[in-house]
Amino acid sequence: MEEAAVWMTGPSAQTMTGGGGRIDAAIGWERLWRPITARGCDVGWDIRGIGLALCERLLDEEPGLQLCLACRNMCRAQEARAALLTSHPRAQVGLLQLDTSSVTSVLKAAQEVKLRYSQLDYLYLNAGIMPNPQFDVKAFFKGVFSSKVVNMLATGEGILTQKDSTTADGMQEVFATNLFGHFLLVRELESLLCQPGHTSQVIWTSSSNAHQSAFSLEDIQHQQGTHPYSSSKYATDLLSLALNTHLNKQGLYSSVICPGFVMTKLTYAILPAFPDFLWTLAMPIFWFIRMFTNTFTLTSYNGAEALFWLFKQTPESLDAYSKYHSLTSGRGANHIQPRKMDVDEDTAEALYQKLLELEDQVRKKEERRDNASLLL
Ligand SMILES: NC(=O)C1=CN([C@@H]2O[C@H](COP(=O)(O)OP(=O)(O)OC[C@H]3O[C@@H](n4cnc5c(N)ncnc54)[C@H](OP(=O)(O)O)[C@@H]3O)[C@@H](O)[C@H]2O)C=CC1
Ligand SMILES: CC(C)=CCC[C@@H](C)[C@H]1CC[C@H]2C3=C(CC[C@]12C)[C@@]1(C)CCC(=O)C[C@@H]1CC3
Repeated sequence: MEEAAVWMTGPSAQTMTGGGGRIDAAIGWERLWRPITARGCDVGWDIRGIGLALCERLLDEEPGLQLCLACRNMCRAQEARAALLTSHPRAQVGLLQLDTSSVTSVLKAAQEVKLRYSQLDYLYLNAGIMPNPQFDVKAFFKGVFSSKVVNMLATGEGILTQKDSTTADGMQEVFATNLFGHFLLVRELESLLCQPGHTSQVIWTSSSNAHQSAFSLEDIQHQQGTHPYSSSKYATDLLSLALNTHLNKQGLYSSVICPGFVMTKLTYAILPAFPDFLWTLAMPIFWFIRMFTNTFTLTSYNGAEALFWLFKQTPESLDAYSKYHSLTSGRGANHIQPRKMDVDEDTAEALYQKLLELEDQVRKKEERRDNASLLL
């Protein structure tokens, strides 16, 4: 058994098909897109997600680091691994199949991790979705000419809604993917994270879009509303606080970060009708906006700044009530800013208890399913 330094969900290379030669114009402009050199599963253009950018930064810092990438799509996972090994031949990069929206997959992946490793130092919980985003163009232009413009551009508040769906386990998909799957994983891996005389870090990719107004303890899965993403990210902030309350004494420290606004598969989907050349034309506008709000980090490299920074901190020095923001100045310099979160211990504890109840229910369901398949 090995000691894994870093374990990460959702770091695969993203591929965007189509686009033709026009995307070429963006190459070199902060390296938003890169052509896929070793053609693998998809043919198209590679846009790195924040997770993969973090892996590269971690390996730049410690080339011999032991990484394990947990991805739902093994084809993309292999592409990500190949890219990492090309730039860092000494790296040890393991792969694991994991779909955070599926209880069975999470339990199976956790079992596999427990077989492979005896201890985890870092667990990055980065997988996230924002399905069927609806961009309110009218509200956007109204916001641009109001005093709320900076807040709107920094958080996306008031201009985005999503249409959620249900998973095979009967849960809301955004809740299951962004929050519950990760929660179950932490619970399953507690024994590897909480080792005597050892500290570990659990690091969540949250968002500035985490709004208290989108979240309700009566509807933690956000079945009723139209802001499931925002609700799941606010729940992430609460859960991180609760994990600290319950597990700090056992050596587990949880933190949340916000990567800022980064151009990735997730954000491109917000304006799918936008042709590639318009995104390219929008870049100077984004750089201009960056002069007024340093939350426009734009590249995955910049967005990963806070995740990377946390890797170098002693866990005991971190503040459980702060979210660590990646920020990029108008001149392109990166820095970190801790900002107090809008969370309280009672709500965090109430959510934690509800998640434990749900965990109990899904485990019983899994047991019944396993028993039924044994009988067959
Ligand atoms: N981009 C931005 O501006 C911001 C992003 N964030 C957060 O950053 C994180 C990373 O997003 P980003 O890099 O932007 O977007 P990407 O879409 O590029 O990355 C998301 C990653 O999550 C993985 N993923 C999605 N669903 C699942 C699942 N069910 N099981 C396992 N993995 C899954 C994706 O895998 P696959 O390759 O299979 O699709 C992908 O690797 C997310 O949590 C997002 O909410 C927060 C604030 C702003
Ligand atoms: C000129 C032009 C095309 C403007 C449109 C800009 C918007 C698409 C972005 C402005 C702020 C962005 C933002 C997000 C998505 C895209 C914007 C609304 C997020 C909501 C994406 C997911 C997050 O977690 C937080 C981001 C905050 C900022």
